[in-house]
Amino acid sequence: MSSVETTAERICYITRVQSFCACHRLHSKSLSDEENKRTFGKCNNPNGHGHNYTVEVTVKGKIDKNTGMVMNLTDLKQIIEETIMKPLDHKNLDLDVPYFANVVSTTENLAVYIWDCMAEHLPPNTLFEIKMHETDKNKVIYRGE
Ligand SMILES: Nc1nc2c(c(=O)[nH]1)N=C([C@H](O)[C@H](O)COP(=O)(O)OP(=O)(O)OP(=O)(O)O)CN2
Ligand SMILES: [Zn+2]
Repeated sequence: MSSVETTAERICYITRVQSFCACHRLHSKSLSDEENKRTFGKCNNPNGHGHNYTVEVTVKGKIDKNTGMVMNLTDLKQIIEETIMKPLDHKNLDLDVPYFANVVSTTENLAVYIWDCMAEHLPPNTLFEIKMHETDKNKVIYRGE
């Protein structure tokens, strides 16, 4: 293969998909009980409710000329296990995850939380996107902006 045809240095996006389950309640401490009910409706029920979330973590980078990889997906799997699965899987987001003590556990905020945790464990500027599937119909994308 000539230097023109080589894949090395080309930018590629790699994604690892992971599912976890967690429960939560949508409730804002900066709103009154009435405002909470009006804003979040059934999702403000004090008993909470659960989701089978799926998260897609996408890393962007150059294909390494020696390894042929942007990064080893097995390493990405390990980082996801530590930073997403251990703190979030089978947890009550509002009670078990300190971040959500004063932050409403919407999927938007969950995507930002996961972004911040993943970014700490990846080389700078390589995390491209966190895509959350809260339900089959509700999706959230965060790209660090
Ligand atoms: N912007 C956001 N809106 C809502 C969020 C959110 O995270 N961000 N979350 C919820 C609830 O958590 C809720 O669980 C979603 O439930 P629901 O609307 O019932 O989900 P579906 O639309 O998939 O269910 P169907 O009834 O089958 O349509 C609400 N809003
Ligand atoms: Zn919910």
